[in-house]
Amino acid sequence: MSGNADPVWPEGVARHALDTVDSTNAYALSLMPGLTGPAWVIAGEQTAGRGRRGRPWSSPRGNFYGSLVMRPEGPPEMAALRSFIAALALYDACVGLTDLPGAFALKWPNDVLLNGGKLAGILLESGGAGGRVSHLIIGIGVNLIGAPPVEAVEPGAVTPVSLLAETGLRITPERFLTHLAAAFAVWEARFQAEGFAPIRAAWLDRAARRGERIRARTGTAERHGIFETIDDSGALVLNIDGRREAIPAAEVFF
Ligand SMILES: O=C(O)CCCC[C@@H]1SC[C@@H]2NC(=O)N[C@@H]21
Repeated sequence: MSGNADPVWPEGVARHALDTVDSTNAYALSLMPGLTGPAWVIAGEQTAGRGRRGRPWSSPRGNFYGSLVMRPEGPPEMAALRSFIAALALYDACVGLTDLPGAFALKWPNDVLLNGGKLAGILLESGGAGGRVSHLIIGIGVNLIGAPPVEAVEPGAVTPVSLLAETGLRITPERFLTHLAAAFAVWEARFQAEGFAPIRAAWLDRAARRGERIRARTGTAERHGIFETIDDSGALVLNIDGRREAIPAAEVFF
């Protein structure tokens, strides 16, 4: 493990630690009326954790369940790019805690892989009207000590793994949050100052299966192609029989 000291908690960011909650995303939303700046919520367990595409997120004690709630400036497309910031922050937190940069990779749109298995997922939820985003909630689940069995995930999906089983390291959710919040603040500041370009480049540097043939499922349709890049909007760009196609939302299979 890294001998470096844990990072300092970012200034101006609130921290709420709960024992049990239905969903940290739901709790984060309830903070909105009194919110004066960004706030992180973590919980020891969730009784109704939610994953992407309406799936449940199994949430036993020992793993990380956290949500960041904020009032982002700018249009919805810009708010959505925070999923890449969150993925980079997750990557940095994992590397900072393990010193194993080669073991982690990012899977489009926003999973973190460890030794090729799914370690963490991100669920973005937002609200607003008239082209304005009133709030953004970035929910993050990390399998610190345990992962669901492979039978619990959809056939063809990446196998879930835990940090403990893959590395032998036992990290507490509180310590993980300190690393994650600090890393998120760094990438968020970069995004504010320089826009999406450096975020995109850093994400691509850490991307899994770039240059390889992958499968993207969009609703009922499936596209097969070479994973070339992501574009300025964060869309997946596949080379399908020599033609480039940008896919804004999909489930990716390797
Ligand atoms: O499906 C995914 O990959 C995303 C999973 C996101 C789970 C996290 S756990 C903390 C936060 N609260 C929730 O109810 N969901 C997110």
